Amino acid sequence: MTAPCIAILSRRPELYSTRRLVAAAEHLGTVPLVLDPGACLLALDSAGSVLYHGNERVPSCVAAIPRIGSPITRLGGRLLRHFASQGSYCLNGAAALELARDKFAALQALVQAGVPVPRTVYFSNPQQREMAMAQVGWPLVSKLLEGSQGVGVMLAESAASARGLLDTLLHLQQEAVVQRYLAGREDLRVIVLAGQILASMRRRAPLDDFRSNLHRGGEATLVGDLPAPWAAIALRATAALGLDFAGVDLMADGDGQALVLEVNPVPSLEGIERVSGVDVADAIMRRVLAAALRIPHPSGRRPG
Ligand SMILES: Nc1ncnc2c1ncn2[C@@H]1O[C@H](COP(=O)(O)OP(=O)(O)OP(=O)(O)O)[C@@H](O)[C@H]1O
Repeated sequence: MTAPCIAILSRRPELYSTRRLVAAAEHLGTVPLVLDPGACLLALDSAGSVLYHGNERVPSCVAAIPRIGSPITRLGGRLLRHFASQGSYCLNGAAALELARDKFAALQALVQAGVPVPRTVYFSNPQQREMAMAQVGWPLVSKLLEGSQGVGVMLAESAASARGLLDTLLHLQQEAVVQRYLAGREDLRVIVLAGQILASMRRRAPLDDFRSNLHRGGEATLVGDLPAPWAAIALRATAALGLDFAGVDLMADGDGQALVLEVNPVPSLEGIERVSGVDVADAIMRRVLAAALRIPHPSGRRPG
């Protein structure tokens, strides 16, 4: 019997998370195929679709794991739809990935599911700038809808700086949201896999920034005991977006209650594995294999 292939959609095989997933896949006796989405060609007709990577036809894969950045979310979605049409299990399907990547649409889905989030305002008309600012108060955080790793997340401490910031964004026709600022300078990143909490860490912003992302110099420490209400909210948020795997970012409001800032559909494995000691890559691969082998394949056979 040939070993099953697992597609890992990643632009950069040298990245920590990609390397760890490749090693975990090999360890479990599967064949990882790292596919650069930028080198993929999809051909379809009424009979179905075929995927090429460079000049090579991609063989059937039992599963696909997206490790794609925000700027290529749509491309990643097309690839995931191809894999799903082939009967492959996708760790986060196309629709869930696209929803999670649109920050405001994701907040709308969270609110719909009863998940607490900070007060957030979306607007596009410059004449509503003062109204938007008044809705969230001071200081305020402004976010680009499709930023990541803290890029595009800005703090305005006065009305004057908020006006300048928002006028610039609207002038550049960048979609943005403003959000109530949560004091505390630290958040929790909770990793959820298949409806369970796998690991969590506390991230503290450096002294010269309010953002706690590790890429912005945030410092990560182990969370001893994740409070039960925080864990429940992380699980509910992940389910609300239809994700199987996610990094949920939570911050406390003034009363210490958890609010969901964001649900990241492609969280980095690097900080969380180092801080928690949990082998996240191995857990992902085991989950992927278990789920993939349960999907009945259209031909009656597992692809191999
Ligand atoms: N409303 C807020 N109040 C206070 N700090 C905030 C707020 N929103 C975001 N931050 C800080 O900025 C960081 C980045 O914000 P956010 O997670 O929304 O952006 P991102 O660029 O999508 O990050 P990621 O790469 O984690 O997805 C947060 O981890 C948090 O430290």
